[in-house]
Amino acid sequence: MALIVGLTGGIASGKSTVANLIRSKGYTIIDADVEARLAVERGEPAYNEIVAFFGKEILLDDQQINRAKLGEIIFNDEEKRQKLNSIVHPDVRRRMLNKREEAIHKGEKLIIMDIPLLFESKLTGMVEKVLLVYVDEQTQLQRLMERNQFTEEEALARIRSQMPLKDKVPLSDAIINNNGSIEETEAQLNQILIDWKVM
Ligand SMILES: CC(C)(COP(=O)(O)OP(=O)(O)OC[C@H]1O[C@@H](n2cnc3c(N)ncnc32)[C@H](O)[C@@H]1O)[C@@H](O)C(=O)NCCC(=O)NCCS
Ligand SMILES: Nc1ncnc2c1ncn2[C@@H]1O[C@H](COP(=O)(O)OP(=O)(O)OP(=O)(O)O)[C@@H](O)[C@H]1O
Repeated sequence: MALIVGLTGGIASGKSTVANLIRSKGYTIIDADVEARLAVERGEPAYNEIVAFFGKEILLDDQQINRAKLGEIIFNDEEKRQKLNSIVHPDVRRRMLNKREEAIHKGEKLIIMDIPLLFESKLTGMVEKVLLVYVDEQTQLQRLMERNQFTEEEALARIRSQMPLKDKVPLSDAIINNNGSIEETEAQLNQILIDWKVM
């Protein structure tokens, strides 16, 4: 029997960092950001809906979606963000469920579903346990600004479009505090996997 874990957190809290640690131990990761990217490729139904709603201005010369431009729009306009969510999320949900089925059929022992908006999009029914990657607000802001070369304002717009990380703490089964070093994060991860009897 597979244990299906939802890995979540906030933007730049360290989900990918933890996912990479888990991957290096040989476990399967299903990544909602990857599926969301595939869902909006040229020729996909969501692509056409996005262009119809947001206009050709959000396309690059090669007709792919200009993600930086679309991000700039939706993280500064709640209504437009909800609209984009309503176009993309049903497809992402379907893709995630398909990937989960594939992994279950392969007989995997541990299946990690990396879903940034697990709570916001009410997807907790897809998983058995929730593992939260937590950082304090200041660390989140600093790491996001550094990683994406965002101004403070750009970073805050993205952070504020999500449920505050501290509100996700009481809803989670296990929490990794990622304010410290990667080594400290890996030690916490190992202990959780031991507690859950998958390592
Ligand atoms: C707006 C888009 C084009 C920006 O693309 P970009 O390459 O800059 O960012 P990327 O997709 O890697 O997302 C980075 C992070 O932003 C956060 N984020 C993305 N979309 C949203 C959203 N709709 N609401 C809140 N936070 C979001 C997540 O924490 C995510 O991990 C893209 O994020 C998108 O299509 N979003 C809608 C789909 C979605 O909700 N994806 C998130 C997981 S399903
Ligand atoms: N413990 C740590 N110490 C120092 N830097 C870290 C640590 N954990 C993560 N980082 C850095 O912080 C940034 C955010 O981490 P990461 O990309 O793993 O977050 P994420 O939650 O997957 O983000 P997103 O959902 O926005 O893609 C990255 O630049 C990463 O290298």
